[in-house]
Amino acid sequence: MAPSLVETIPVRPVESIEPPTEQIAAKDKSQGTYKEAFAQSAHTTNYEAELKGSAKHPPAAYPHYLPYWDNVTYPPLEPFEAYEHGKDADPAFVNLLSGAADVADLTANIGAEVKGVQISKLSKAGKDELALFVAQKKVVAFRDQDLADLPIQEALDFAEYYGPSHIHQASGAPKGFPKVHLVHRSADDTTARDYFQDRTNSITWHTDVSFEMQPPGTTFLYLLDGPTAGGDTLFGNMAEAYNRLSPAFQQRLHGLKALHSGHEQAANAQARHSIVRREPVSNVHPIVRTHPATGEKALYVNPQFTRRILGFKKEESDNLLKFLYDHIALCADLQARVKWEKRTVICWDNRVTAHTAILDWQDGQRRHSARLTPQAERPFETAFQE
Ligand SMILES: O=C(O)CCC(=O)C(=O)O
Ligand SMILES: [Fe+2]
Repeated sequence: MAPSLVETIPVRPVESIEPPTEQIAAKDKSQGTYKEAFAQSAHTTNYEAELKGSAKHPPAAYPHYLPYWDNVTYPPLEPFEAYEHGKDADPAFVNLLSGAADVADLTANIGAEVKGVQISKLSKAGKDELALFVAQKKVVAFRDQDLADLPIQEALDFAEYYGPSHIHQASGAPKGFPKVHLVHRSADDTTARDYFQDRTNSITWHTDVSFEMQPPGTTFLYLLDGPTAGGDTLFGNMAEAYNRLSPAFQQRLHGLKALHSGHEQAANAQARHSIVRREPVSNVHPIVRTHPATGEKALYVNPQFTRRILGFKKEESDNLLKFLYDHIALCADLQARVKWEKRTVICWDNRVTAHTAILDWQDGQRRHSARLTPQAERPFETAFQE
C-alpha cells in the first residue's frame, strides 16, 4: 500500500476504545504535559483514590493492575509464522469440557458459557480444544477463573501458547507488563455519564487492532472489578454476518481488500498528550477472511479501523462500508450481550467476531479488566463457494 493513500484519506474522529488514557490525560491538561504529569501519576488524586479508596468507594481490588504509562517505545512488530492450535483439536472437546459442570449456549448462533473448567490449568490438548471451541462459538464466558489471581507473567505465559502477545501502541498497562492491555475506569470517573452529553450511544463496534499485519486471534479479557449492573460486552458473529448475505453479494465482496489504519488512534493518543509506543501502521486485509481452523468465511471490516476499500472511489467505498457496518450493527440476531461476573474470563476469536463495550453503568463504580492478546496469522481469503 502506497503510504500516500494513508495520508490523503481524511482523518475521521475515532472514538477512543482505550478509556484509561483519556481519563488520566484529561486530568493532565491542567498539570502540564502528560509526560510531566506521568512522572507523578501516582500522586494524582485519581490514582490515589484508586489505590486508597475513598468515602464513596473501596480501593482497587487489583492495584498491581492499575494502568501505568511507561514512556518506552518499541520497534515495529516483526512478522512471524503463526501456528493455529485449533487445527490440532479433538472436535469432541473431551480434554476441554469433559470435567465441566455446565456448558450452555448463550444464543442459537453465538456465545457459550462454561462453568467448572479452569482454563489456566488446561493440558496442551485442552488448550488446542479451547482455540477450536472459541472459534466455533465465537465468544465464550469462562466463569470462576483464577487468571486475575495468578502472577501476571503466568497469565501471559498461558495466553502466549496461542501466539506472541501484542503490545498496544497507546494503552496503559500494569507496571512492568506492557504486553497486558488494560480497560480501566476508576470509581470516581464520570465518563460513562459524560459520554451521553455528546453522544446518543456508546457503541463502538470493532475487532481489535485490525490495522496490524497480524491482528489477534484467540483473545482473553478478564474482569478485575466491575459495576453491580451494566458494563456488559456485546459480540457479533462475523461469519454469520457473511452467511446472511446473498450469494451474489458475497461473491462481489470476495477479492476486495480494505485499508485498516492505526494512525488515527495514535494521533488521538498524541492529542491527549499520552504515549505512542510504536510508529503507527496501516495494513490491507481482505474484506472476507477465512478462519484457519474452521474454514469459515467472515466479514472483516470495522468502523474503528477500516478506512477505505482499495480500487473503489471514495463514495463507492464509503457506501459499501456503511452498508456492512449497518448490517453488523443491526443484526441483533447474530449478537450476544455477555455479562461479566467476578472471576470471569471472556474469550473470543477476533478473526470471526466484532465487539463493543457498553458504557451504561451507574456512577461511582469501577470497571477494570485486563486483556491478553495473542497475535495470529495475517488475514487471508479463500475462493467464493456457493
Ligand atoms: O470493555 C469492554 O467491554 C471491551 C473492551 C475491548 O474492546 C477490548 O478489550 O478489546
Ligand atoms: Fe476491543
